[in-house]
Amino acid sequence: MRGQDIAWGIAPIGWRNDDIPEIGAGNTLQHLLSDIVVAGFEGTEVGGFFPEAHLLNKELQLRNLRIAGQWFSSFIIRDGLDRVIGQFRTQCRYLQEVKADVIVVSEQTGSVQGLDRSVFAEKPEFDDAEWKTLCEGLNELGGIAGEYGLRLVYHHHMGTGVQTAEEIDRLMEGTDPARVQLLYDTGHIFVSDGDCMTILRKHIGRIGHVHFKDARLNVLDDCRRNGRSFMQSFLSGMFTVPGDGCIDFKEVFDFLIAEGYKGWIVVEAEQDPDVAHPLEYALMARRYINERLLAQTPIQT
Ligand SMILES: O=C1C[C@@H](O)[C@H](O)[C@@H](O)C1=O
Ligand SMILES: [Co+2]
Repeated sequence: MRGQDIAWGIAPIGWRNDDIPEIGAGNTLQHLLSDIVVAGFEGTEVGGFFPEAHLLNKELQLRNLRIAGQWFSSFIIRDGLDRVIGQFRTQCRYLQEVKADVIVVSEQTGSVQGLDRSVFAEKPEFDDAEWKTLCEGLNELGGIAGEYGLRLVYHHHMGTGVQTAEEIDRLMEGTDPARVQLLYDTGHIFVSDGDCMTILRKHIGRIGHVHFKDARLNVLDDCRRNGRSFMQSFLSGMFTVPGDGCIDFKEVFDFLIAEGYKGWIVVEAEQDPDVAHPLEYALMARRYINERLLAQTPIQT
């Protein structure tokens, strides 16, 4: 069957958002996990509101769900690796207990991701020494992740020092493929560079995890024109689930399958849950995956 080596997940970010804890605060863990089952996904990623490992495992087992991984904000350049390692090990231990596959790392030194500043114009740029510190630090963290049976996947992200295709190239060149893989996020690279395929083609051998995030072009253009922050942008509806925006996921998915990608593809669409009903959008995403991406024969419209 086409796509048999893919595990489909959906991230909690449509229900609750770690960047703005007050939105969707009424959505409990049990509610989220049950919605994920209803929508037909196999797993999710850990959100900031998730409980201790044994409590989470109980809820997962009851629903036959799995954990793909969890985000880790690193400050290797700002704080130095020694200060990062302690928190990193704590998170790896937790992820090992919940039987995750990856730890998702994003360097947040100088990031405007959570600030009220234009995400389109005010991203940080690392100098040569900072790149060296970052790449060496990530190699170390990748080795540590391996001790816990995890793979380190690096998340390129809007408003950070590793955002553009050029910056992703530099990160890939500077890190050890045995220790650092790439998390390919369609939404972030599309918003940054207006194209999803270049980094996919170039780094397919390094991709260890995938986020499927779609973008609404009219909203994106408006956010860019008005110099919106990252949070203002997603609250305005810049992102949505695959099939509801302008990204051609068929081309992306066909390439991943043709190149033998195996692993998680996690639908990740941050929107305001009071505006975009999380279960409705999860169902929409699953329908699109089944009918447009996994179907062998083209669907007539
Ligand atoms: O993977 C992600 C995790 C979020 O915290 C982040 O802000 C989001 O945009 C994303 O892609
Ligand atoms: Co992502």
